Amino acid sequence: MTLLETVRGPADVQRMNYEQLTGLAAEIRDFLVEKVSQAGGHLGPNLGIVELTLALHRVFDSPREPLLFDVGHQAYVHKIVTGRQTSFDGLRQLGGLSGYPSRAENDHDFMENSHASTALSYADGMAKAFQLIGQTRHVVAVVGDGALTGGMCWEALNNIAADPSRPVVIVVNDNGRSYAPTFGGLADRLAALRMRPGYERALHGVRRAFLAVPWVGRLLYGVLHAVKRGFKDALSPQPLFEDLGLKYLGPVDGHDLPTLEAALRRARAFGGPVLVHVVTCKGHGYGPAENDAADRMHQISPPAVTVPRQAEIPRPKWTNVFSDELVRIGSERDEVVAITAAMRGSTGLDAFAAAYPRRCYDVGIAEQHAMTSAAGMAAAGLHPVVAIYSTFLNRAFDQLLMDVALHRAPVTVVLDRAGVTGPDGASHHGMWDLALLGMVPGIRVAAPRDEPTLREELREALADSSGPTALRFSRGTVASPIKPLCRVGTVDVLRKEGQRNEVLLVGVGAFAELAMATADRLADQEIGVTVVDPRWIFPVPHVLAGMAAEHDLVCTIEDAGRHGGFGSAFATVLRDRVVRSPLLDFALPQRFLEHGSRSQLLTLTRLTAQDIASRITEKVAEHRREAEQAEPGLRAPLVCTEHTREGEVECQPSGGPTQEVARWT
Ligand SMILES: Cc1ncc(C[n+]2csc(CCOP(=O)(O)OP(=O)(O)O)c2C)c(N)n1
Ligand SMILES: CC(=O)[C@@H](O)[C@H](O)COP(=O)(O)O
Ligand SMILES: [Mg+2]
Repeated sequence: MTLLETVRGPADVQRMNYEQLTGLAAEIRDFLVEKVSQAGGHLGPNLGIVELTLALHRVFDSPREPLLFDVGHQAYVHKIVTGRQTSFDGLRQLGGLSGYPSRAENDHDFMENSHASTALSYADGMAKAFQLIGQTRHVVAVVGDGALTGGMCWEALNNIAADPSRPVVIVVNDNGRSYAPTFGGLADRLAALRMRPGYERALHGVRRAFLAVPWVGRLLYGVLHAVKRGFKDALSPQPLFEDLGLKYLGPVDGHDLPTLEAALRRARAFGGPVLVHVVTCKGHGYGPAENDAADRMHQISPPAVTVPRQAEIPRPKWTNVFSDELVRIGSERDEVVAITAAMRGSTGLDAFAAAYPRRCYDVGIAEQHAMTSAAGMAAAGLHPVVAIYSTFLNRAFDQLLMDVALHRAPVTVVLDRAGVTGPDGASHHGMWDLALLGMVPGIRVAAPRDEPTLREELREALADSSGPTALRFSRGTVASPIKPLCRVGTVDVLRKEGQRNEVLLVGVGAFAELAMATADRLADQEIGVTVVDPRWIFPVPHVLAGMAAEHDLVCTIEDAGRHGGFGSAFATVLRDRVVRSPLLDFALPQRFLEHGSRSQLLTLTRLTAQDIASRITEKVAEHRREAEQAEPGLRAPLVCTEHTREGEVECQPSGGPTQEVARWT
């Protein structure tokens, strides 16, 4: 039986000696490489935190003393130690082990949110609660050097340092990297401290030597301890944290178990807020990860499942199309600059940075700062592109609203990973951006459906200097290109057939492809269907209301949360204009969606051509029955309201929908 197989919980790790622990660490690394290479996931971060996680579970009494992992992508070893190693074959798969802590999985897990820089605030809150209810319990927060560049961390540190009686143990897991090397002055300071990992080892060795001397040893050590300050300052000046009122321990070699454990025991014994600066190597112990210059195998994909298909033209990723077009635009316009929040590679800015190194800014994991800094750049004459994942827009909403939009700053926000992302689960699906963007006065939002429209709409956004613009697109490969029949205003008509205008299908972004597949099924049932792609979805194009007035039923399909999505915005427009065609809005249910593959989750949420078509068919049949019984009446008058940046402006009726139809058929 291997050492790993004997691990059912922290107690098994606590019983081991250092020789066994060294063997266990090696087995865990082999296990991680095997399982994560198969399932996909965060290999580098977890290879780097093996010894630290073992030491944490030996020194602290989890779950009574909670261990919190910032972001949580580095909690695989924690999951192994807490009895879940047999579940790793289902890692990040639907119904399988989450790639982040999960309270449903285990009592040792607390924080499920994978948005960075939250663990210290969580720890502060728990520590205050324990203090209030009179429980002396340590709270341990493991925060990476990247997460430490997030503003919330410093808000939390300010609070944690405020009360010397609360035993919060902050473990900075400093591997010098986010994806790429961590950016900023703080990172540079940590790097300077990191250069001295010998301090704790030297201290640990000196202490052991003195305490080994009978009688006088302890006395002598006490004397040395009194002069340690000078000794320590000489080796590793750490005013960075001690000036905040935090006890600083370190830097400690995060792969040297005995030293690491000794430092953590000192931290535990301290009894107040203490920061342990642990130096680790992302990808430690696995050559391909250690030598991966890009991101130390921060995250790897599962092996591609090759399904034999007729020769399909390989299509690029949305991110790569964005990257390519931005570089082209950058060559034409010097004032276009780009900002990333520590994700330059995965948001497609590497090529732009290579081409224009002085025009690409990494701000660390600091989306709020990115947005307001962009507003500053715009105020000084630049046109910044803020490239972030859709789900992380949540972080920067107030900055977008009040620092960008209030000033009508020409900032373009490019939201990658919009809609269902998949294996990263609830806090990574990009399902809130439309509800947020729909609230921002004066912003124009585009949702490209394919490569040509992404290139076109990115150019249109960057050409607009009258206010903020945003683009959103999915994770993964671009949808198949769909050539429009015609363009009415900014709206592309993709399909129009059938004698009667029974159904208007509005496909948002990549879901234009899904709308076309749905139309195929409706046409098979001789239902007259028109498919359109709004392209610019906010403000809702006014021509869509004219089209809606001409159809018996209006349907919107979007890869976004239903609440506040495009469908609900369009329903408001139809109400304003007294267009009585009923509207069905197909969108993601407003709940936290689990992890799984994108296609599995779209099936689970019934966002498939089959599900949508069958729901529409029911509604059309219902409408036909009602129409047969109803008196032939006039269609409701169309009241035109132009939705512009200034808000809603009444405009002259365009002679009613008939002319509109004539114009756009
Ligand atoms: C608010 C937010 N922005 C971006 C991300 C994407 N992200 C996930 S992990 C990571 C890097 C984390 O670096 P660090 O905290 O140093 O942890 P390490 O991977 O080095 O262990 C980033 C940027 C995120 N999870 N949350
Ligand atoms: C934790 C982390 O790194 C996430 O930001 C996520 O894993 C990104 O995944 P993708 O870049 O594959 O969408
Ligand atoms: Mg790091």
